[in-house]
Amino acid sequence: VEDDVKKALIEFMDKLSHGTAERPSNWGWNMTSDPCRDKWIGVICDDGLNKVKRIVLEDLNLTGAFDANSFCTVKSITVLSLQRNKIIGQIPSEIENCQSLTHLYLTGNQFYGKLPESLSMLSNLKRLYIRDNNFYGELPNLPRISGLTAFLAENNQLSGQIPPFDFPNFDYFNVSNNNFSGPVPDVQGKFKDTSFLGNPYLCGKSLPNDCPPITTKQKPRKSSSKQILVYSGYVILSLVVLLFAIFKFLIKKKPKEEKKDEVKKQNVALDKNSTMPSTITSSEFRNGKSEYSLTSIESGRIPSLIVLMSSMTSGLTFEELLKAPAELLGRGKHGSLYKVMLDNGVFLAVKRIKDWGISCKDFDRQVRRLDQVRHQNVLPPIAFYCSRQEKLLVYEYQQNGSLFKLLHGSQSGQIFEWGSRLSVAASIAEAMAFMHEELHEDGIAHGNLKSMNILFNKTMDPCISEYGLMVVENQDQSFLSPLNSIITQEDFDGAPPYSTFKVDIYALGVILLELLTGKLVQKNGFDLPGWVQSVLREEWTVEVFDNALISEGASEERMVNLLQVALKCINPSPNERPKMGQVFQMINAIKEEEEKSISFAP
Ligand SMILES: Nc1ncnc2c1ncn2[C@@H]1O[C@H](COP(=O)(O)OP(=O)(O)OP(=O)(O)O)[C@@H](O)[C@H]1O
Repeated sequence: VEDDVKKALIEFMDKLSHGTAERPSNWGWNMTSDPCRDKWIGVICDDGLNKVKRIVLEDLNLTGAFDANSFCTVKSITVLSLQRNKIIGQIPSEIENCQSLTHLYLTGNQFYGKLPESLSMLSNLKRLYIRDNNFYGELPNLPRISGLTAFLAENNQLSGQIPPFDFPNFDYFNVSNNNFSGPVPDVQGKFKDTSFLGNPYLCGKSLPNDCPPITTKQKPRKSSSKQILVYSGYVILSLVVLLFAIFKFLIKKKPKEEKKDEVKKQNVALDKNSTMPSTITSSEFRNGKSEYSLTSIESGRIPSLIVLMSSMTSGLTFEELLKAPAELLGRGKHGSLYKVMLDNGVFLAVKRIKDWGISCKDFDRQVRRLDQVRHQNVLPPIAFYCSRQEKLLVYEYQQNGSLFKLLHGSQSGQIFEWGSRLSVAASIAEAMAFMHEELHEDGIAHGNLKSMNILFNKTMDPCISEYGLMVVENQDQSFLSPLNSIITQEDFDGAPPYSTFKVDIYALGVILLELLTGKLVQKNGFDLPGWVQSVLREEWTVEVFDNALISEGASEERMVNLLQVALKCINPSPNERPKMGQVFQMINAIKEEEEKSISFAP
């Protein structure tokens, strides 16, 4: 076997076994022996012992990364199996150069990230097994590979729609236990629903979720618990509407005199343009148009549902929103959040805001202002609704979870390395600095910044959600939970909403602490900023850092630098805290240092 092939293979093995206990000498894989004649472990050659044909390195406890750059220079290899090791990292995009590969088996490792688009350029690939890893995001255009006959991808976090593979050609296909959404493709009778189970947002005949549109009056069926959950959201929303209808009906029934007084009183208290949705009755149609549809914009009144970004929700009405299947995602201090699926397969996150004493006029003004100030790392509202009893904010549903989930979720073993943490911190700080700058005059801060409100979009970039939901104005300071134990009275000195900008800085400091320590902000009496400060007082700085960061070999100096930024942000005295722009500059400088150190690394 030629020297350059040996060299490439050894480089590939060096990266693969990086961090693994010392390689036994009987493995071979060195320049003084021959891969075929000396039978390197895992190497299978042609009969003439001149060409390496297959690499099968299974169950060897390999803990390094897959160096496709070196590996793919060996053009004779058709099979690569690295199953059941502990290989980490992404599939590099250089995999595209492995044009001879027919079988790629990566099952049972710790690969993560998106499958590179270049994987779909492997035109000779027949079998691709990526089960039991941490891959996420949408699939590349794999159906482009015409000879593909097997795809096993169970137990990852892959999302988006399942593309239309050439199922009749397939022997094996399984994508169960992922986050795929939308309809199950037509498998032409080839595969059972077991190939698709465990994808909560996937819909299809034999799955727990039926696909929309839902036909009118269906016979009552036995509901699965999943369906009960989905429809409970719908029932709750409908109940609110029904209650209001009854309320309205009762008001109409009051004697005229009393009604006049009532109207007078209400005119003082109410926003005169605001209306309340109800089941549509004839009195609620003016000039043949529903007051609750977008067409009412023409009438000059504030319509029920105002769509800001029509590309996603073209023609969406309030009734459609109510009718759509909804799943309750959470009930927070500010209200409830529902995941809603529209007929066109688009998923929305609808926030029903609780107890916000802002008038519809101000709410309208605030949301429209937020819509004008766009930053790529801030999730814009795409529609909103306001009545006296109800305020809704509609966002695009982000399927890749939150920073909170990534740091503390059940997907243990999911790698979130130092470089990525630093980049997330810099992106959030940059976006917050931009928003603070643009919205300072309007007095609109975030008001509820926390790792649960940092969502990952399709490209896994962090996006800040719920910017501007400053329910602080109702003076309910408990909204700061889980920060309330450490926010001082001084935070509320000076007129809100300006103090909220300082609260945002504090909140960003807490997020930095979460990134550095990997610990929850509060749990069973534990409070993160207090704990960090007590450890620092004992001068055990390194003790605060997440073990995963230490074992990864993250730079202690840069972790300490970021910790210092965090401490400045959580200064008990709000006026001593840096401005968001300064916080961004400091974090960015650390990030640049990190990048420089990587590019100069040997
Ligand atoms: N647009 C979205 N897409 C996907 N998930 C979301 C979206 N917005 C929020 N979530 C997630 O839904 C869950 C519930 O969110 P919710 O806003 O109700 O919680 P919360 O922030 O604790 O509430 P509150 O802001 O009222 O205190 C959280 O895990 C959050 O990460």
